[in-house]
Amino acid sequence: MPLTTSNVLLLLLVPVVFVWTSRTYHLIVNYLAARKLGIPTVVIPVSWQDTWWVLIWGNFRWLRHAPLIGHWIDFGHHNWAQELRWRPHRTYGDAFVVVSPKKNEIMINDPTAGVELQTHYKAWIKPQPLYSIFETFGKNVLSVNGEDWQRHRKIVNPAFREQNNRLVWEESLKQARQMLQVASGRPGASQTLLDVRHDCVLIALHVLSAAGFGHAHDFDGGLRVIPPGHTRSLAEALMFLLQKILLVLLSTKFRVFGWIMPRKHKEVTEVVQEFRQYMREIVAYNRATTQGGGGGKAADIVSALVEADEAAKREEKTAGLGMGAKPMYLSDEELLGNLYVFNLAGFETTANALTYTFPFLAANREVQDWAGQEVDAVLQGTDAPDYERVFPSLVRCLALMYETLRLWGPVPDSTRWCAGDFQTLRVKDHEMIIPAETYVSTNFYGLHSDPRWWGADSLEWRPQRWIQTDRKTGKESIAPPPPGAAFMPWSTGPRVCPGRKFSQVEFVAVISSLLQDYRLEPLVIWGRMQTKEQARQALLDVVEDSHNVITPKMRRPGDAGVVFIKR
Ligand code: HEM
Repeated sequence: MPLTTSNVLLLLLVPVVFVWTSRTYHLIVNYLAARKLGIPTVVIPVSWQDTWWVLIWGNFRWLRHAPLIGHWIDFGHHNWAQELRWRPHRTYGDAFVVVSPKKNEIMINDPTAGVELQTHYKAWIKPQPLYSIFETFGKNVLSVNGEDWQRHRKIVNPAFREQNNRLVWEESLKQARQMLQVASGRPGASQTLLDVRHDCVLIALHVLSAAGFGHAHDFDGGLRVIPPGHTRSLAEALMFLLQKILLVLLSTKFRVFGWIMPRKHKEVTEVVQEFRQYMREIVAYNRATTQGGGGGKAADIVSALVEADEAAKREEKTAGLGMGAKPMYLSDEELLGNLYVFNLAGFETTANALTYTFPFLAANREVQDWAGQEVDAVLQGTDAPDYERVFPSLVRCLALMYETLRLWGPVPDSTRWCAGDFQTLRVKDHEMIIPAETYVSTNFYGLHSDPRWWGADSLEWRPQRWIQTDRKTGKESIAPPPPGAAFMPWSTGPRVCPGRKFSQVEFVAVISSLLQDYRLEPLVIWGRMQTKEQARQALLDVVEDSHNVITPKMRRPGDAGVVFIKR
C-alpha cells in the first residue's frame, strides 16, 4: 500500500475507531447490568479506572460546573467523595451506580450497609486490581483476602501490643518537645501550613522509625542522615515511594515504562532497591536478636513481627504439616511487603491527622483552652507523663483527633467487591443482587458529615461533640456517634486498622505536649491579609481547598499559617 496522506490517516483512524467501539460496547453492557440493580445510574464516558484519564484529569477540573458534562469530571475522579461528601446522594439516593466503560461502581451512603461492607470481610473482599498497588515489595495484610489474610493478620496482631504503645507514647513526647523547640525558634515563632506539614511528617516518620523499626533519631537531622552502604536516607526513600506511588506502580509493573521514560524508571528502580535493602537489614538484625526463639524483649513492631513469624515457623515444624499444606508463616517477600505497608499506612495517616488539626486549633482558641484545661489537670506540670496513667484521661485531646478524622480522615471512601458470583446487599428496604467484579464503595466522607446524622453544623470542626460526661462521677469519656450514624475512619470489624491505638497514642502525646506549653494563633501574612480575623479565615479556606494525593492534601499550604505563643 503506498504511503499517501489518506492512507496514513486511515492507519491512525483504525485504532481510534476500534477503541471507541470497544468502549461504547462495554458502556452499553455495563449500563444494562446497572439497570438490573434497581438504583439510579450516572453514566460517564471516562473514569478513575482509566489510568490515562487520572493523569490528565486535573487539567479539566475547571469544567466541573459546566452544564451536562460537569458530573463527568466530578465522578471521573477516584476521590470525589472528599470534595462532594454526601451531596450527590441528595440527588441520586443513598445507593447509586456510576456506569463507565470500565467496571461499574456502586456508591453507598447508608450507615448499615457501610458497616456490613467493612465487617463481612469474607463476603465483601478487597478488589485485587485496586489493592495490588500496595504490593510493590510483596503481598501483605492490607492487600490480601480470605485465608491468606487470616495468616497475615495472626502474625501482625501481636506486634501492636500495649508494650509498643508505651514506646509510641515516649517517642512521640520526645519528638513533640524537640519539634516545639524548633518551631518556636523560627522567626516570630510563626510558620505556614507548609512548615506545619513538614514538621508533622517528620514527627510521624521518627515515631514510626523508633516504635515501628527500633531506630530512634532526633527530630532535627535524624532520619535524613544517610548511613554507610546507602545512597539515600530512609526518610527520603520512603517519601519518594509514598508520594510517587503511581509512578512506582507503572515502573515496576509495566516494562514498556522503562523504554518510554528510562530516567524515571532508573530512579524508581534505585529507590525501590534502596528501601528493600533497609528493610532486609532490619529483618536480618531482628532475626539475629530473636534467634533461639521467644527471647524478643524489644517493644518495636518489627521485632515483634519477626518474633511472631519465627514462632509460626516453629509451630509449623512441630505440627509436622505434610507436603502441599499451606504455610503458617510469612515468606521473606511477604514480610517485606508488610513492612512497606506499615510504613505507608503508619506515617502518612497520622501525619495528616496532625497537620489538619493545627489550623483548626489556631482558628478556634476556645477549643484550645477547653482541651488545655484537661491537659493542665491531667499532666499537673509533669515533664514525664506516664503512659498508663495519663493517656486514658486525655479524652478531650483524643476528641480533637476524632473530629479531624471525621472531616479530613485519610481514607475518603473504601471499595470492596463480592467473593463468588454475586452477593446481596440491602440499603434500607431495597435489596440488590450485586454481580462479581462490581465495585461497591462506602462513602466515608458522606457518612461522617451528612447533616441527617451529624446535625446542621456537620461541616464545622467541633470536637466537643465527642465528649460525654458521666452524671454520677463527672468523668468524661468519648461519646458514641449520634443515633443512626456510623463513624469508621479506621474502618471497622475484623479488618479494622491494627494501628488505630498506635495513631491515637501518637496524636494525643503530640497535642498534649503542644497545649501544655503553647497556644496557637492565626498567622497574619503581610501583603496578603491585615487582620487576625482574615488570617483565621485564610486557615479555614486553605484547609477547605484540599485535593487528594494518596490522602487529603492542602493545595495552597503556603497561604496561611500559625504562630506559637508560649504560655
Ligand atoms: C490516623 C491514623 C490512621 C487511620 C485513620 C487509619 C485508617 C485505616 C483504614 C481506613 C484502614 C482500612 C483500609 C482498607 O480497608 O483498605 C486501615 C488499615 C490498616 N492500617 Fe491503618 N490507619 C491509621 C494508622 C495506622 C498506623 C499507625 C498503622 C501502623 C503502624 C496502620 C496500619 C494499618 C494496616 C497494616 C492496615 C491493614 C489491616 C487489614 O487489612 O487487616 N494504620 N487503616
